[in-house]
Parts: sequence; C-alpha cells; structure tokens
Amino acid sequence: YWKDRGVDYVNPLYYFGSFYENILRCNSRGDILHDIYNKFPNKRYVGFYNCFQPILLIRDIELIKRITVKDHETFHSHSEFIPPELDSLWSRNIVALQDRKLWNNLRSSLTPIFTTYNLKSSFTILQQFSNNFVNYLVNKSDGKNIIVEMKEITQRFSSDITAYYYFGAKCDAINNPDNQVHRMMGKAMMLSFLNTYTNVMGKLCPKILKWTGARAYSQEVRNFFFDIMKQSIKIRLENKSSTSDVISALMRFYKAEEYHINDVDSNILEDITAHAFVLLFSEYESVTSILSLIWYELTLNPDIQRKLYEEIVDTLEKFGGSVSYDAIMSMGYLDNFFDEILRLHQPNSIIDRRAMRDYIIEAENPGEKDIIIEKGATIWILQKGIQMDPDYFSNPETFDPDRFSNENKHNIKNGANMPFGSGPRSCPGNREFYTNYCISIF
Ligand code: HEM
Repeated sequence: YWKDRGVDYVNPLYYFGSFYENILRCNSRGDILHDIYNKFPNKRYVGFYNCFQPILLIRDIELIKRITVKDHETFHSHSEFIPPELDSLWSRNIVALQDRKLWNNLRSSLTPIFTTYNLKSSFTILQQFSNNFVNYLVNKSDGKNIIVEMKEITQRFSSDITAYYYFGAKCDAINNPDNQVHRMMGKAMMLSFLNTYTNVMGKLCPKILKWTGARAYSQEVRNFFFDIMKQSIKIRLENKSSTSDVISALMRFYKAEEYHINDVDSNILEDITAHAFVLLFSEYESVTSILSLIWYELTLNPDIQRKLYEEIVDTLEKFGGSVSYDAIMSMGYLDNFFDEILRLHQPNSIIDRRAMRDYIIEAENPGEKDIIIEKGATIWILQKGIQMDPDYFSNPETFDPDRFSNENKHNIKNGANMPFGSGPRSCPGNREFYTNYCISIF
C-alpha cells in the first residue's frame, strides 16, 4: 500500500503488521512507534501497519497543526477501536463519537464543568481527598521513613476522586483497598487478555469478533457501572437536584430529567454511563501514572525537589498558610515542573484522527510526491517522538523544568509540546488535571 504511494514505510510482519511485539506483550505500542519515528529523521511522515490497516505516522509539526487545527473539519474524529455495535460502553462515549454535530454539542455542554469557577468550587472536595491521602502516609510513618508502594496508593487515591466525580460514588479506597468500586475500577483498567484480543481481532477479523460477541469490558464491569449510574441518576431525580457536576451536565444533555425515577430510557442510561466511564478512565489512568512519575522524578532530583519545596513554603506564607486555588495558580516553578513531567512522561502515547473525506498532502520536500489520505483512513501522531526529539528539545532525556521558565520558553517551537493533544479535539481535562495534581503534591 505505502510502496505504491511512494511513502517510506516499515516492513510489516504478515497479519500482525508493525505491532507483533505488542500483541505478544513484549513491548509497548508507544516504544515501537518511537523506534519508527526515530528511523526516519528527515521525513514529514512514514507509513506502517496496524495488523492489515495502513496508517500514516505524521512527524512534521506544521503538518500536524494543519490536520488537527486548520483541517479539523476533515479530521474531526478518532478512529474506531472496535466495531461500534460490539460494546456500547466503548463505542458510545465522547472519545469514540463519530457524529460531528453530536460530539460538538456534547463537548460544548461539558465545557462549563472545566471552567475556573467550577474548579474553584470543587476545590474543597479535592482537598478532602488529598488530606485523606496525606493522613494515610503520615500514619504509615515510623517517625523517619514511610514505606509504601506509590503506584498502588496512587491508584487508590485516583479511585476515590474519579468514582466520586464521574459516578457520584463514595469509595474511600485510601483507607479501604477492598472497596468494591475500587476493585471494579482496577478490573476495568487492567489491560486484560480480553482487551488485547478485542483490539487485535477488531483489526484482523471484525466478522469473527462480532460472531464471538466479545466486548471491550467484561459483563461484570459493565453491569457494575451501569448499576451505579442508575442509582446516581435516581437519587438526583428523587431530590430534584441539579448541580454543576458531570452527571448533572450529562442528564441535562440527554433530557433525563423528563423521565420518571424508575423509568429512565435504557438508551439514555447507556449513553450517560459510556461518557462518564471514559472520563473516569481518562482521569484514573493519567492521574495514576503521572503522579507515580512525579514521586519518581522528585526522588531522582533532590535539587529540583528543594526548589519546589521552597516555592511552596513561600507561597503559603503569602497566602496566609492556606492552600487555595489562587495560591496554586501563582506558583511559576510548579507550573514549569508539570510541563516538564508531561513532556518527558507522556501518559497518552498516541493521538489519532480519521479522514472523513479524501485529503491531499502536497509534496514539499525533494523526493516527496503528493499523497492522498483516503476517506476512512487513519493518521497517528506520536507525542513522545516529538517531545523527545533533540531537534526540538536539547538533551531530551534530562529532566529540566527550567526549559519552560519565562526566560527559556520562547526557545520551544510552537506545536512541539502538546501533552493534551491539538485542536478542537484536544483533551478537555487539561485544567482539571493541573488543579488535581497540584493539590496532591501538597
Ligand atoms: C495528565 C493528564 C492528561 C493528559 C496528558 C491527557 C492527554 C490527552 C490527549 C493527548 C488526548 C487526545 C487529544 C487529541 O486527540 O488531540 C486526550 C483526550 C481526552 N482526554 Fe485527556 N489527558 C489527561 C487528563 C484527562 C482528564 C483528567 C480527563 C477527564 C476529564 C480527560 C479526558 C479526556 C477526554 C474525554 C478526551 C477525548 C476528547 C474528545 O475526543 O473530544 N483527560 N487526553
């Protein structure tokens, strides 16, 4: 496919394309793609195969901006992960939505949740979760050391926040790791055999996948989250309460208030659960991995830790000792620290877009031909490739928050750092992420 079109490409392994090591679970997709990215240093794009599917990896940041921002109309959706009819929990969520108008309207109705006003209002609740976390650590201390498995405790912290935010469920996994909500979230997030099988078969033989009736998530997980959402909606309908949280926004969007408490349309329930589930998933995954990496970098870099600590102590003095939203937002070094964490440790390795009509990439460099991205074809962008590219960041392996300081940030090429993606389809969790993480650090 790519040879016929004059595009440089990576030789595939028959059936499995470029990801056979990932299918055997010996290597991550991000690392395989990073190798592909590095093998073609002077190319704007390179072809590879996801099983039988030819995909174009876009390397050039100007072309990335064109596709994700200027030509968003043509590339407004992500590609389909599995055939849509197989699993509503996956195919009906905001990430998978292909209908541009529906996505646009939904995204607009969720936007107010991430405004400064709303984030400030939810700050007290977040502080409670963080206090629980800190108290847990303090109680574990023998006066000198605290020995805990940080990834595991961070998962419990993430469960508490996300279960509450997106399903209205109280969890307290920090103090009670056997909590059922936390256990179910662990099951849902685990990259299980079922996930891998569904993903690979969805590409190789969608017909067989449909025939087997496999799904992205187990029936146990699906039923559990549908039931919690049903309960949360029921409570809101009973109390006639409408707040500015995610569940209320989704209920307003689907006009769930018009239904009787015990008679909410099952399609609406599926839609609301699917959106809440993907938000929960996105936040849980990113919070857990980034927080663990924050502890890691702080430990490896005592000088940076000290500088951050001093900024925090100074700011607390200025703000009368309390950790407020405004106090957090005034900390410049903390901001640079997060930017650098996200540059070096990108939790979301791949951005994808699907062409809604034929799209021409015109030749610009010697040796290039005009190429057509056909309607329905997929392009991928590897943030890690760009954010670790020495052409954009000198000594890219070094953790250095000062790259993002006011004095230095003009050296960063526009579009070279995009941890939250690019264009209208970029991550809506951007702002919330900052507040969440900052509090946890305290
Ligand atoms: C460290 C934190 C996070 C990072 C680095 C991150 C990164 C990303 C990236 C790269 C994308 C794809 C953007 C694109 O295609 O251009 C994305 C999409 C998305 N993220 Fe995040 N994310 C984070 C946290 C969150 C949080 C806390 C939420 C929950 C609100 C969230 C919800 C979503 C959703 C719903 C999408 C899909 C948007 C759409 O297709 O309309 N993310 N995220």
